Amino acid sequence: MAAIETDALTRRYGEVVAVDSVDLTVEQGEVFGFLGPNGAGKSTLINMLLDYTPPTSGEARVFGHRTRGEAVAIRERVGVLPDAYKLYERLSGRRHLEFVVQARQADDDPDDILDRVGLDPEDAERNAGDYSKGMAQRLVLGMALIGEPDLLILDEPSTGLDPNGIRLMRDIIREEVDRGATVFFSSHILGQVEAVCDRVGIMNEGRLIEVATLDEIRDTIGVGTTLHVTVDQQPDLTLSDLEAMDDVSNVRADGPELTMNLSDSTAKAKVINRLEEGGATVVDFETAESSLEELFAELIDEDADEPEPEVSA
Ligand SMILES: Nc1ncnc2c1ncn2[C@@H]1O[C@H](COP(=O)(O)OP(=O)(O)OP(=O)(O)O)[C@@H](O)[C@H]1O
Repeated sequence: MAAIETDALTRRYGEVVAVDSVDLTVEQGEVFGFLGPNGAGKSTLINMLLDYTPPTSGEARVFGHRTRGEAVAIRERVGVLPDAYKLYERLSGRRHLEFVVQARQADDDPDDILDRVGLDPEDAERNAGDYSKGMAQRLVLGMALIGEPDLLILDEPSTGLDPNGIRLMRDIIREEVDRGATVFFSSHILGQVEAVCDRVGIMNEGRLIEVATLDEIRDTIGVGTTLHVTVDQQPDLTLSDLEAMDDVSNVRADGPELTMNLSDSTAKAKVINRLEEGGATVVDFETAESSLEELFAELIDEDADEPEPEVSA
C-alpha cells in the first residue's frame, strides 16, 4: 500500500485551479521532494491530504485511508510541519511538546525531542511568543516528530533556519527514514531537497509536471556539462562535424573559443582529440556542471511555454 495516493485530485478557488487533476503516488519509506514555485499548489495539496481543505473533485488516500471520512485515522499516523502555524504565545516550548505528547498518547521524552531539534533547555522554558522564526521552526519540527509518525509532511521546513538548522533537519529526515517513516518534503528550493530526496515531483500552476529521480530529470532535460575550449587556430572541421559526435550538442564558436553541451562528461576527451586531429592545439579548456537549480528553472519555463490544452465541449 502506498503512503500517499491521489487520483485526479483537484481544488478550485473561484477561477483559480490551485491543484489541477493531480495523480501522485508516494511509496512507503521514500523521501519525496515536492517542488514548485510560490503559488504552485503545494500547500493546497497538503491541506487536502490532511482533510483541512476538501477537494473540488478527485480523491486522495493516505496509507489507504480516504481523506474524506477517514481523516482521524490519517492524522494519527502523520506528523506535520505546516507552512503556516500558530504557537501559543504564553506557553513555553517545553509545554508545547508536553501537550502534543499527551494529545498523541505518546511516550516521547520532551528533553530528547528538544535535543534532536537543537533547542537548548533554557530556551525551552521561554514563552514561544518570544521565539525567533528559526527557533519556532525547530519547535514545530519537534512537535511533528512526537509519536514516531509513519509519515512526516514538512511544508517548507527550512524557512528561517540557519545553515546548522538546515543540516540538522536533513539529519533528522535521514533518521526518520531509517526507522521506517516516509517523508514528504515540500519546498520551492531544489537545493534543499536535493541532498535527501529519492524522487521529486514538480508542481507548476496546479499541475504535476514531472515526477522523477533527480538523475532522470538531468537526463530528461539533456543538459549535463558545458565544455568551453580555447584553440590556437581554426581546426580543419566545422561546428556540424563536432555536433555529429555522440553526446555533443549545441556547439557555438566565438573566435578561438568553442562552447558546447555534453550529455556525458567523458565526451570531453573525445572532443579535444578531434580538435587536435583537425590541426588545432587546445590551449585551455574548462567544464561546468549545470546546477539542478538551473534545470529546475528550465523545466518550469518549458511548462510555461507549452500551449494551454484546448477544452472541448
Ligand atoms: N484559501 C484560499 N482562497 C483562495 N485562493 C487560495 C486559497 N489557498 C490557496 N489559494 C490559491 O491557490 C494557489 C496555490 O496556492 P498554494 O498556497 O497551494 O501554493 P504553494 O505552492 O503552497 O505556494 P507557496 O510556496 O507560496 O506556499 C494560489 O494561486 C493561491 O492564491
